[in-house]
Amino acid sequence: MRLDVPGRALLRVEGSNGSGKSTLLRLFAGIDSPTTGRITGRPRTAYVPERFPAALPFTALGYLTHLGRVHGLCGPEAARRATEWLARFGAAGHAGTPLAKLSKGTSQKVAVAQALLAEPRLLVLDEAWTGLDPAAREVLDRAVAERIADGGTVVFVDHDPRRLAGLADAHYRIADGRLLTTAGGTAADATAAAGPRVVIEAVGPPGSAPWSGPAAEPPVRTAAREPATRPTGPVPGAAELPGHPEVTVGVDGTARLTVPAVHSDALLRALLTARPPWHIRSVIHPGTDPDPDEAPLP
Ligand SMILES: Nc1ncnc2c1ncn2[C@@H]1O[C@H](COP(=O)(O)OP(=O)(O)OP(=O)(O)O)[C@@H](O)[C@H]1O
Repeated sequence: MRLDVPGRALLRVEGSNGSGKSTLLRLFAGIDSPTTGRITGRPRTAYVPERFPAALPFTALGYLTHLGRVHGLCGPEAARRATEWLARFGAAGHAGTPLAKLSKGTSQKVAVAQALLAEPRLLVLDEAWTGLDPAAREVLDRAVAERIADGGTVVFVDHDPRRLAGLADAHYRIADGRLLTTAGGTAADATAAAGPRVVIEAVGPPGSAPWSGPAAEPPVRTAAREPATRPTGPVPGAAELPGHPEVTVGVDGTARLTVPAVHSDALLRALLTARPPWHIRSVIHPGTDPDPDEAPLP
């Protein structure tokens, strides 16, 4: 099995107690190494473990500043960000408190802050919301959105199905030692769905469509006052094309086929080798924003 982690994405990992979620996240975070298989191309990563080692001999601010330095920040910048994150989480008053004396929730705020102050490309959150008060949970929700808007990837586990509900680009479930998508597909399918998408604009001979054979309906004609292009929803049979493209057909008959980028070559081949072949007008790779700091985790 191969699992790619795309940039600018939110990935959710689910599973029952003891199924192996934390184990998978520890592999993502580089805390553990796989006994078989391999992980390559690790981006700058920060991790909030399920259990925070609260007995370390630091104050909250001292610990965060230390971790900032470990993440490569200079001392003053590490201290600045540490102070800022304590304030964002409403814990500025505990800056000088030893870790061992913090309440469970404040200790969790420190655990989350140490990961966020590094502004990682890959943020791994293992039940990071647990123990936080509602205001701090909202701060963490916003921080997750900021990481993704900045081009990063966030992988998280949480037993509350309402956590970031509807926002994940891909859902994985671990069951019986296997990693599945919650929709029942493979991890590779979900990876493709979460990654960048390509739009292919193509025109076929009148009355033909490669996904439904030569007897296909001609494109729908619309009145002049209607929009130039209107979505038709999935075209019957289009799901049989490589990458299961979403299809819209314009009034001029141009089809716009949107697929995960990993399937675009196969889809182009299918269009070009259809009988008769389709004319490709354009291939659009929207929003590709390569980051030299970032690489996929196969
Ligand atoms: N693929 C694996 N190979 C070897 N050991 C595993 C694997 N997956 C899980 N384990 C072992 O199973 C135990 C439970 O795993 P883990 O803590 O990852 O579960 P979890 O899904 O995070 O559970 P919980 O929801 O209770 O936090 C651990 O001792 C772990 O070492």
